[in-house]
Amino acid sequence: MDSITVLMTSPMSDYLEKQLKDRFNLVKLWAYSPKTDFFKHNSHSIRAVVGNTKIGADAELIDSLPELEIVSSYSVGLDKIDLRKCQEKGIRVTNTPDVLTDDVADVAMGLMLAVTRRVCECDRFVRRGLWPKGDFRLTNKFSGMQVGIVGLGRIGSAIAKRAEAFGCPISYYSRSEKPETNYKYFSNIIDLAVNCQILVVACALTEETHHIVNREVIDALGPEGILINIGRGSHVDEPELVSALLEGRLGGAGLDVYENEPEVPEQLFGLENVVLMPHVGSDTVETTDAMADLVIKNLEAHFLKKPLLTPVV
Ligand SMILES: O=CC(=O)O
Repeated sequence: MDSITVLMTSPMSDYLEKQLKDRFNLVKLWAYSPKTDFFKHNSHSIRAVVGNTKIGADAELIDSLPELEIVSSYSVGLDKIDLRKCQEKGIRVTNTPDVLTDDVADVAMGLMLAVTRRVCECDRFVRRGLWPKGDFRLTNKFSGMQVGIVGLGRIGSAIAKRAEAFGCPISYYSRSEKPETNYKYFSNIIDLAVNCQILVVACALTEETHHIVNREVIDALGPEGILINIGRGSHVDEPELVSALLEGRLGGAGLDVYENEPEVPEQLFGLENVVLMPHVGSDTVETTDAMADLVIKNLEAHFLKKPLLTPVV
């Protein structure tokens, strides 16, 4: 397949890059500056795009690649791909579901424990040599806390299963009730926020879920409530989140994602009730290799005219 040109939109994993290079004619978008040079030399040869959570395939990129057949995303989230345009143009789209579910759910649990038990603050306390001057203050018990999940898909369900093992009553909000679970369903996110202590955002980012956590939801969660976001930054109205935390209208937050990554609102840096991670939910050696393998298998299947493993479009 080395006559097939594949475009990688940004650096992802060395392993993926090597696997792509071994099989295809690999072109790296970030190697070209200015980008016009790239389009001048390559636009008519590219048949596949490998994008990720930073740069996917927007309308402009898709329109500039007349021979594009497939977008194989190195992510489960599809918010950086213009799916409608792909559909219109008959361009196939794949993503990397399932292989990253455990890691992302593990990070959600880590954030819940870190915020309630103040793990990062405790670590800073010890490193600063403060312990000999007095014990750390009391924290809050996580086991048994009411956990509300926004989006009970693969990742939301994996979080629910883990939190259940901590004795946490689980409730959820999603577009429709899931008859296969006994978790309490709320058809309205405000009601979910009123009825839980920790609200976890685990749904896909779409036009409908953009800023699904707004001021009303944050106020419903309240000054004792905790927000965990392992979805996308734009699920949350970030300035509202920041002001709620600064004003004490929200009890705490554990965030792996932000509205303008890699920018993180600096006002959060001084808050001890906030735990910040740099969008690393699926970033383990094991999982990133599995994601890369899935990207490759989807591309190979497409060019061998076999069924795609994880088709979206
Ligand atoms: O955020 C990670 C992903 O969408 O895979």
